[in-house]
Order: sequence, then C-alpha cells, then structure tokens
Amino acid sequence: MSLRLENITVAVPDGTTRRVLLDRLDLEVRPGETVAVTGASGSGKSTLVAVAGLLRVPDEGRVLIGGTDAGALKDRGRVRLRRDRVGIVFQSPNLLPALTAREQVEVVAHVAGNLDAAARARAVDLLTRVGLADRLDARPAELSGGERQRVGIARALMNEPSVVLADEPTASLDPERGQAVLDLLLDEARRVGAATVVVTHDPDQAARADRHLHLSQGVVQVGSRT
Ligand SMILES: Nc1ncnc2c1ncn2[C@@H]1O[C@H](COP(=O)(O)OP(=O)(O)OP(=O)(O)O)[C@@H](O)[C@H]1O
Repeated sequence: MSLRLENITVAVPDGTTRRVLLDRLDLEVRPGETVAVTGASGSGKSTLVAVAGLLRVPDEGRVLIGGTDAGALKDRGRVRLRRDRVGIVFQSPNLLPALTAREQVEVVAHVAGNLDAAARARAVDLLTRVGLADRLDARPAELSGGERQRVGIARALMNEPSVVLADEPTASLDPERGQAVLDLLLDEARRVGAATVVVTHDPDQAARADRHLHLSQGVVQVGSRT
C-alpha cells in the first residue's frame, strides 16, 4: 500500500500571526519504496512524521494510506488504521522496562487482540532477523542502545505495516551502529513492501534510501532519486 500526503498544511499560532510548519506539502511513497527526509532543526521533519503517522491532524490536506483517506474517518477509525497499517520507529524506542525483548514485540499483537501462536512465532522471527535471536529473554536494562533500537524496529514491523515511519531512528547510536541499524530498517521495510519514510540529518544515511527529500521551512526543497 502506498502513503500519500496531499497538499498538507500545518500551522500554529505565533503571537498575532501564525507560523506555518508544513506548507502545502505533497508526497507519495510507493509500496516498498524508501524515502529519506533531511532538513535543519525546526524545518518540519517531525511534524511530517506525526501527520503521516496519523498522530497529528493537518490543518489542510489529506493523508491517504492504501487509498484510505484518514481525514474522512472518525477518531476510532483513525486509531485503528494507525494500529493496523502503520509502524513507527522512534528516536528512542521507549521500551517497557519489565518486558523481555520478545514481549516488547508481542505486545503489538496483544493490543490488536491477536496474540496467538502465529504472532508469537512472528515476533521471534522478526527479532531473529534483526540479530537478536539470542537476546529474546533480555530486558531493556540488559540490552545495548543498538540492541534496544533493533527491538524497536522489530516492534514497528510486527503488525505487518503498509507504512513505516522512522524519526531519527539512529540518533542515539554511534555512526557505525547507526548505519547498521538504518540498513536493517531499510532492508526489512523493502522486504515487507512498506512505504517508508526515514528522517535523518545524516546525508550519508539519506543516500541509502531510494529517494531523498530536503525540507526547509515546511517546504520540499530538493527531491532526488539516489
Ligand atoms: N504544537 C506546536 N506549537 C508551536 N510550535 C510547534 C508545535 N509543534 C512544532 N512546533 C515548532 O515547529 C517547528 C518544526 O518542528 P519539527 O519538530 O517538525 O521540526 P524538526 O525538523 O523535526 O526539528 P528537529 O530536527 O529539531 O527535530 C519547530 O520550530 C517547533 O518548535
């Protein structure tokens, strides 16, 4: 399924005027395609992820996930669309301290009400793919930063998302580990055919994606195919 942002505008009050964070932004990401988004601090990257991930309703424009217009849904429908179709990798994975790596991933199926044997097997398979087969029963305190981020990637892929969004997923890692984690995320997203957007401020990382957008003051400045 594709992700489509059409004519997205987000603005916030700023004294007596309003400040535009995203300015009539259009973006289409095809299934299996990976798009990197770069831009200076404050250029609107996180806002873009929040809108695409249905966490923030734009002031204008439409977000379509697999052709479904999120804005046409009621709150519950939008929450369900996000839960079923979107996987988000955060800058810091915010794992639950009491849960093992396996349980962190299983929770996604639990919340969706379908934690059965197949889901449990899928959680183990995803953790194996991200290189944590021997760390299934480790809790966050026993994992390194890179390992925790890899749990976050497995968790984001657990619901077989059509859309994967990652907001600076490697910011807390050293460059080498960051590159490895990003490659893993891009590989897995391509493997499952998800339309993927990764925010990064590292141009080398951006070059690993199929396409690279540069945001400046809420407007796409450069759209290049890498
Ligand atoms: N609800 C809000 N009210 C007021 N200002 C906001 C709000 N949300 C975001 N902003 C501002 O909008 C601008 C864009 O924010 P955003 O987080 O999208 O930028 P960013 O490109 O992700 O920056 P960074 O690289 O620093 O994370 C920032 O200046 C931020 O302070």
